[in-house]
Amino acid sequence: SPLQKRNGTCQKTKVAILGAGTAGITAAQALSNASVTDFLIVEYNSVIGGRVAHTAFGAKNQSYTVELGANWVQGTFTPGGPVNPIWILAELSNLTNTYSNYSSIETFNQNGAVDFTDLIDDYEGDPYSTVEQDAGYILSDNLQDRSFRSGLSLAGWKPGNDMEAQAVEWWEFDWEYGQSPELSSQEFAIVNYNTTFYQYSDANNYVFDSRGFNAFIRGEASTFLTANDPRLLLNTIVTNVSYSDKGVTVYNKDGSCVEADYAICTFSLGVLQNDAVTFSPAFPSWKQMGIETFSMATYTKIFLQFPPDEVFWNTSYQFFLYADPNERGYYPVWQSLDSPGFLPGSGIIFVTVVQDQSYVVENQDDATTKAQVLDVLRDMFGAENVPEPIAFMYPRWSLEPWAYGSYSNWPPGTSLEMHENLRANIGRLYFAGEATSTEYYGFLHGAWFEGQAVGTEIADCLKGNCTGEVHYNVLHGTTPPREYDIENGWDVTSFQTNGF
Ligand SMILES: Cc1cc2nc3c(=O)[nH]c(=O)nc-3n(C[C@H](O)[C@H](O)[C@H](O)COP(=O)(O)OP(=O)(O)OC[C@H]3O[C@@H](n4cnc5c(N)ncnc54)[C@H](O)[C@@H]3O)c2cc1C
Repeated sequence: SPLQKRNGTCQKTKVAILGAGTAGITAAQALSNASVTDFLIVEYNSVIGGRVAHTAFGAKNQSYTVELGANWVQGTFTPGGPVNPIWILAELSNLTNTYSNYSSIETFNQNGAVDFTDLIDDYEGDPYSTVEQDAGYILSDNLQDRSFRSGLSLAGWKPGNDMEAQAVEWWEFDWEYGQSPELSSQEFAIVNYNTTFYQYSDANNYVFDSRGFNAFIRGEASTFLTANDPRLLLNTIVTNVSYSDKGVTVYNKDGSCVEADYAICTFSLGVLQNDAVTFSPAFPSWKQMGIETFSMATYTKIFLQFPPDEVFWNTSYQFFLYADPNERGYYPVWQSLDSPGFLPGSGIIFVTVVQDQSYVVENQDDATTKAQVLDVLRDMFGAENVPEPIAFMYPRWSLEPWAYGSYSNWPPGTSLEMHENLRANIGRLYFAGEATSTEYYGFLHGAWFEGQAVGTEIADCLKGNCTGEVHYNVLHGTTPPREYDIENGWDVTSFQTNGF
């Protein structure tokens, strides 16, 4: 076979790390810390960072660095409490950032500014705390999980066709999870929120550094990789991974290959779901089920720059929430970068869509999207006030062959055991990344913790202490509370009050 033919020329290493995003670089660091220096990192792109990616944006001589992917350190620290590892790295790299003030928000419908911020208070009051409490019972009493939508309805939050309430719900939920309450687990959405924001703090700090947010990953890498380190293979696209109990061989598009004792696959859930890389042998059914059960959300930021002297929004606000009369989630959340503490004078504002609207936007051309967002802005701020933008741009995450989406989410009714099947190793092939994080899925710190854990585990394996990770051939509908342990990726209790 062609695979065997190339076999003779493979580069040999102890550990092949597939992907140089947060999880891959952190796994390499964990190996280095354990004195394992014989590894190779294989990366599709020409730079490290993965889904922490930036670009220059703006008209000639008015260009700024904007983040296409991750933008916030979410949950920073509470004095005396645990510190988010991403916050530590952001501080080490001196990343420029500002606290996002979610109360700094002005609300709009198709007729312009109209104050419906009271609905935000309504959502955050009784309904949300009931959903939270019920999620706790689902977990501790081993009950069946359900959709976040059912949880909200049971708690009395029923926006129905009140489009302003729908917009508020989108701001509270979809904007974070990248998917609707219908598509999300009540139990694990609450776990995900609590372990981040109640453990560290409720702060979201927005990073807008001219070097790019991924300077923190480059900073981390520089502690164990030299400039042009031969162990980092950039611009190298993995096409096949052949694995067994004895080792792993990685085949690349350029015909090169890597033969390793162990491999750590950090490809996104989207990459795994889209069969962008083939695995030999095909995954056992427990693993394939784990991969297909979880979902990959898409989150698209659409950037506009206006002539700085013609900025028409009130720059004392950070956020503008738009309730479209017909379509929930239609260009709903706008963020001003031309605001104090961010990039005053930049003329930049951006709007976010997720999921179905992301698919539409990412499949249509820039001109169509630009016309749509300008229509919305003109409804919000008055047609006469909104000039033509001088720059316009957005990434297309659902179409990126090295990501196929933005970050993972848990659908209703799945279980910790099912997630463990997504997470667990098969023979000498291990998995790490945002999606394998049980509690911090979707977050940078989730990717960091998973990289750290698997790197450490493989270093132990190389020293002869190999236990492997559990998986479940037979799944039970729910997961008994006693299994919420480190073996199943459960590091901290989700019942916390630290950050508040
Ligand atoms: C739009 C957006 C907004 C986000 N906002 C936030 C936020 O504000 N805060 C937050 O904490 N998190 C946020 N996230 C999530 C965060 O970016 C991810 O959790 C994290 O970056 C994932 O890291 P990872 O190492 O698991 O995966 P990745 O960063 O995807 O790393 C995997 C690497 O594998 C490489 N790869 C893929 N396929 C191949 C192949 N065939 N061959 C070789 N290499 C390959 C990729 O190029 C990539 O570098 C956001 C993500 C997106 C996309």
